[in-house]
Amino acid sequence: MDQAQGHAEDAESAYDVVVIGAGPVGENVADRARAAGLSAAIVESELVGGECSYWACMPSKALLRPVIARADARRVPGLRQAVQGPLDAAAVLAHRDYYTNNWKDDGQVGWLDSIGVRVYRGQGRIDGPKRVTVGGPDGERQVLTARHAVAVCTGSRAVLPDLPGLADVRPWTSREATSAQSVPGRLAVVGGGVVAAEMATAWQALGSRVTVLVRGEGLLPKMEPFAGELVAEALREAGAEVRTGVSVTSAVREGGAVTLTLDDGEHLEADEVLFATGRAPRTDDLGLDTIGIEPGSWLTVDDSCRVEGSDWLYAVGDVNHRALLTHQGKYQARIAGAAIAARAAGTPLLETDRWGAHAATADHAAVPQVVFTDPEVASVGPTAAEAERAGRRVRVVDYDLSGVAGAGLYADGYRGQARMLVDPDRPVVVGATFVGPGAGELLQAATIAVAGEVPVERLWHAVPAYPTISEVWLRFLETYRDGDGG
Ligand SMILES: Cc1cc2nc3c(=O)[nH]c(=O)nc-3n(C[C@H](O)[C@H](O)[C@H](O)COP(=O)(O)OP(=O)(O)OC[C@H]3O[C@@H](n4cnc5c(N)ncnc54)[C@H](O)[C@@H]3O)c2cc1C
Ligand SMILES: NC(=O)c1ccc[n+]([C@@H]2O[C@H](COP(=O)([O-])OP(=O)(O)OC[C@H]3O[C@@H](n4cnc5c(N)ncnc54)[C@H](O)[C@@H]3O)[C@@H](O)[C@H]2O)c1
Repeated sequence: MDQAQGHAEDAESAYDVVVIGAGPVGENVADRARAAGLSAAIVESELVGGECSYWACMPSKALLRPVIARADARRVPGLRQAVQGPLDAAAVLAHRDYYTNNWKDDGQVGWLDSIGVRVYRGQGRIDGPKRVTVGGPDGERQVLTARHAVAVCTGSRAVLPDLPGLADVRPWTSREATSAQSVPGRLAVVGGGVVAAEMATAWQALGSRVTVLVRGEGLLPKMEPFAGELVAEALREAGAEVRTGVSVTSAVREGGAVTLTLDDGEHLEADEVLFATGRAPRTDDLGLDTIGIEPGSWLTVDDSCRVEGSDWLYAVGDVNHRALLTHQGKYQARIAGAAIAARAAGTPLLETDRWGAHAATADHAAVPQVVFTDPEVASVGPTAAEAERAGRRVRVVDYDLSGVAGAGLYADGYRGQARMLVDPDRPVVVGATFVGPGAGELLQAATIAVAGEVPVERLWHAVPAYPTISEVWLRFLETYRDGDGG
């Protein structure tokens, strides 16, 4: 539609859409805007590709893939003996480096170039309505104006607890845990969420002696309780220590080692300590004060990802705190891109109803997540406890995943558990959780059932192939029917 005016060194350039933050989400907003015929610029202060490509999804999954593959192979009779040795840690780290492109972003910059999205390097800051300044590395400043929309896609960063002297300890956050170049002898992991569970799994298998310090009752507290229980059990069997109900009260580094003091009075020594204690929005140095929004806050948006109270500002991905997951942020990006384009074209009415083209409805109803631990955890929709807290009536259908023929063939002594939640009033599936080897690949069927609001009666006709682990769907339906009295 519009041409970019001028070059990078110009004082001011105008675009239809200006995106701040070139993580997976920002890239997708720019791509969708461009696909709709709008001009788009994107501002990035670090690496194009964002946290996901360099310090989160890609490196963590590259570290975990050999761990899970070895664990799976060790459960297959006839193959077990061939995979008894330790992992080749140097090769695993090199494989991880390959997946991060050695922390270089030329490939992703090339893709943005190829689709006509202009990349600006530097810190993007909002400077009043529809204006963004870019502070370059040498102190130069450029001004970008947006004709239609500014999309904030600046993601999140790890938060550290407020412990005295913690900076001197040089703690790991998710960044170091995914990019370390050597295996620490002893690794303490503080936290019980997804990052803690995945990174404890990876580093224990790579040769560290891992101790996980969980403040609450167990691992993965946002998922069904059996998920955290099975993952903790497997971590312990792998040699890690998992301690619950314990908090760190202080940390010091002396002579190379870190000593943590715990609230039960005990001390724990480690070579490195990872704090996997949650995320904060990257909105503190974003110029939000120039438009009356509190710096450092998560940005609250409507279902088209437009910031409440604004007609030009969008916030997409982690920064809006709806679902801190790459695939869900990219989904939001597709919705936001379509909404920006429709509004730019003057479309009188957007499709913002439930499941409409301009409403990120799945954020409320069908967020899928796979935790790449051993066993894997895969979930979509609310947990039973969340449904109860929300006052929703659900029927809980549990099934021991080891009871299906495909599970036994997949792994000797298969251990796993599955749960389906049904809204009995409609009746449709509203959520599911699978824990067990290979569980991640079971999830998309559940996501389709939830997002599609497929009636349980119709699911009887979606016949799972024999002998796959997906036969758990048949067992779910039988258990549900039997619970109804047949
Ligand atoms: C260890 C770990 C593993 C994870 N694994 C998974 C996984 O397996 N699957 C999954 O779905 N999710 C995973 N996640 C979550 C996932 O990483 C995030 O949900 C995803 O990165 C969010 O994408 P985003 O584009 O919103 O933000 P980010 O990826 O954080 O990108 C934001 C970008 O904005 C840039 N930026 C910030 N402020 C400015 C500014 N003012 N000016 C210019 N640029 C700026 C940043 O440099 C960054 O490049 C993981 C997270 C962690 C920590
Ligand atoms: N495979 C995946 O999909 C994947 C992998 C990693 C991360 N992620 C996403 O990234 C986000 C961040 O993950 P995360 O694990 O860092 O955050 P999280 O919020 O999931 O977990 C943080 C945990 O740390 C605990 N905690 C907070 N402060 C603490 C303290 N001072 N001491 C002890 N414990 C403390 C919290 O109780 C919580 O259980 C999540 O939303 C997650 O979904 C996804």
